[in-house]
Amino acid sequence: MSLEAIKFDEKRATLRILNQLLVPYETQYLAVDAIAPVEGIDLFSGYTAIKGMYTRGAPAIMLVGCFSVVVELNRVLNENETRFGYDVADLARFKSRLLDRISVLIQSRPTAVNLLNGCNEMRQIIDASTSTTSLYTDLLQFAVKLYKDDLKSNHAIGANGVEYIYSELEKEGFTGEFSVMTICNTGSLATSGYGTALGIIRALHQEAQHRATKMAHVYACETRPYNQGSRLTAYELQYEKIPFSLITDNMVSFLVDSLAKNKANRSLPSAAPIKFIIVGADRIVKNGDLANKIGTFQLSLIASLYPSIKFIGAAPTTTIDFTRSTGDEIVIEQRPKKELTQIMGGVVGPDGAFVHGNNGVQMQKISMAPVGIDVWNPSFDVTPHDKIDAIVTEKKFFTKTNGSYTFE
Ligand SMILES: CSC[C@H]1O[C@H](OP(=O)(O)O)[C@H](O)[C@@H]1O
Repeated sequence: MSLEAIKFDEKRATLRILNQLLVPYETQYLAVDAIAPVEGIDLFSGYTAIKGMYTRGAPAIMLVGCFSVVVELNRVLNENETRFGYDVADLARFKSRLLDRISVLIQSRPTAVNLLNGCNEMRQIIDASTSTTSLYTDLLQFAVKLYKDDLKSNHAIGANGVEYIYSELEKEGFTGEFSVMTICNTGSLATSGYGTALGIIRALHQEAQHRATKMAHVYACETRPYNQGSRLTAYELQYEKIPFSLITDNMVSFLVDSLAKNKANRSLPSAAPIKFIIVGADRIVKNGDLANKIGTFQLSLIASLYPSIKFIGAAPTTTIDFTRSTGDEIVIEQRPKKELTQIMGGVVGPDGAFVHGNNGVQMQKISMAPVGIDVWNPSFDVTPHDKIDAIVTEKKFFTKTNGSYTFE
């Protein structure tokens, strides 16, 4: 069974999300009660879950956002919640309040486009609805389908990624064992399950059972400043028993070079050279420029220096933004300074094991920098399409024709 970040109960229309701020120290699920905060009411909303990084990963953000719409509507329409400011007696006013709430939700994480794409489809359903009952039922069905489709997409991305990778290996005449590298977390926790870039890695691991040419090792970048690589990807890879090593983001060139030159004196975890760098995406625009977690762009630059390494972006088509032409048009989210200067983790005892308190592993926040300093903290960067060898979606793997990507 793979890890579940999102638990939606279709019958009761309730949503619980894994608190990813506590992973891997603790497994805590939080109930989401509404779309966005409402003044004077103590509730945990989809907006807060997304903005506060309790839920992260572009597809997971979309799903939690869309489910939170259904949860709020269920509370208003079926449980007589009156404090959310809806006029249930007037359809036009009801719709207008709902659209306002969705507009707030969309602001929670600006770079990832999946939530916007999902909300735009919800807006169309709302526009077309002729009663609050049909509006609710249609949005519920839509959100459930979105979740199921995302899971199917991830498995298809895995299969299409494997197809691309083996076609490249065959073209090159490469045989034997190889390694791959990834950044951030793009697995079960960032999606409905299975994952995008990490889905391809999962599929490669399965493929390794019956192939002589196979993935032998994964290098996971820790992904500063928020460490989704060391906290989440390392957790998923360990859980799935996929051989891997964690590296810091600034070890990449030395590692790639050491493996390419087979430097036996560098205590390398595996002799298998890196053949593929596989990353997720938060937004891919029409020309193939790809926004992903900060640090992705430099991986593509390093890959471009080694003809034997292919750089792959993996994402469902819900991550494609057909309204923007180039990466220059992507808004890059700036995150709070404290995400770079402070870190929270589990307390470790003298024996190297986590110290447990009454509520699981004891957690502590520490500062790693002087207090009050200036910080630049863009959460994402943009990798230009010319540095990307393939973009894998659930439909197929796309490669460039005359230097350009065409998705439609
Ligand atoms: C399949 S997840 C896509 C994407 O989400 C991550 O961002 P964040 O952890 O800030 O939500 C990361 O950039 C992943 O590649």
